[in-house]
Amino acid sequence: KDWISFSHMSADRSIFPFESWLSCEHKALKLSRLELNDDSSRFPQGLYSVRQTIARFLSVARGVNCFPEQIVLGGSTQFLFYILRHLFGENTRYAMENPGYRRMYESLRMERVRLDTIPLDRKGISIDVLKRINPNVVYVTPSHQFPTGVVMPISRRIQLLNWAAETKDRYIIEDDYDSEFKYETDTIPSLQGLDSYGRVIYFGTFSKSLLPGLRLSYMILPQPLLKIYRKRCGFIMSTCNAMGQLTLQQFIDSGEYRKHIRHMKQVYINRQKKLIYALTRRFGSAMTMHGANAGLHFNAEFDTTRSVQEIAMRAKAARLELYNLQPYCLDGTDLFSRPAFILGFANLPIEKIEEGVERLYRSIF
Ligand SMILES: Cc1ncc(COP(=O)(O)O)c(CN[C@H](CF)CCC(=O)O)c1O
Repeated sequence: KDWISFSHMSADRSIFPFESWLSCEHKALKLSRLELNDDSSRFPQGLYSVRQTIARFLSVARGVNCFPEQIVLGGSTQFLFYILRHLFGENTRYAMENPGYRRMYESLRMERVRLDTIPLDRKGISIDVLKRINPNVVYVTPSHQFPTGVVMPISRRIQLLNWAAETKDRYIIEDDYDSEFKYETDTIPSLQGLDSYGRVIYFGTFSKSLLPGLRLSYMILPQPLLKIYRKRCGFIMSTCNAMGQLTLQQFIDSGEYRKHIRHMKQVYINRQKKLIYALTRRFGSAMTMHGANAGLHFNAEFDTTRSVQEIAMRAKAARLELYNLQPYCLDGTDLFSRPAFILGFANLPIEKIEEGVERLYRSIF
């Protein structure tokens, strides 16, 4: 029998519009030979015309307000973070959500900076603990907290912005990953769009809404940090290839991107509904779900005597790709009282939902 995947890490190839991507690539090759060939293709921040397109798109889709000059394109979110880190002083103190994005946590640890983790409550990062720890820079994922899926309400966003504005050298890194997919709540404006003190550094990526392999991520620097960036990092050449940038630009400017997002949302809302229905019918009250009102995954905790390790082993034996939440509990804390798993549906065809839920059930009970 073939594998069934609850992975949160992949996008669904079957609905990616390869044909229109290909025609955008042809157009880019035909129209942008100049950009591809001369020095501008290696500019540290990425091609200007591509940054204009992204800035325009973000202002409509996320209420982000920025000039193209503030955007820095990069080959991965982590790489951009390494750059950002060098804009701050040596003894800057960092903090991030826990459970949280382990790759960011490891990136920070590798830089040997002062790093604290901050627990979540049902509105997202805990403001009380944030005030007690009092870092300079805090990393949050407000659109769809990674990995718990909490959507940070507007009230908590305002509290966070007020905290940052209280004193100088305080910044918020807003990782707006997964923000394209909102289901119940309509799109809440980004922190960056609400920020009137220039304290939010906005991170975005095309890994979820397009293809992880495109390796095109970006950060938006507030003016004061942009000046420091140009002084300290202006010599670092761009790390994302111009061909990918120019194809993306065609894809967005032609309206194909907006069409693709709309189509993905319909497909995913439908899949998520069917998956939740099948899970609820099979597990009933033995399962508690969290974070299902946005994004391409949610979490579920199960009332079972089996250990996470045992369940993971059985799932593998049943050819079920399943990730549990322990790796995202940073600082070695185990924040889940019962076995908790990420249930991603970006790569779970409708016709495999029943069988997938059945394999999950047999792995857990
Ligand atoms: C919170 C968060 N912010 C950004 C990215 C995007 O990074 P990049 O492709 O380099 O732009 C991810 C990517 N998440 C991966 C797939 F979902 C890996 C998940 C895992 O590490 O478990 C992410 O979780």
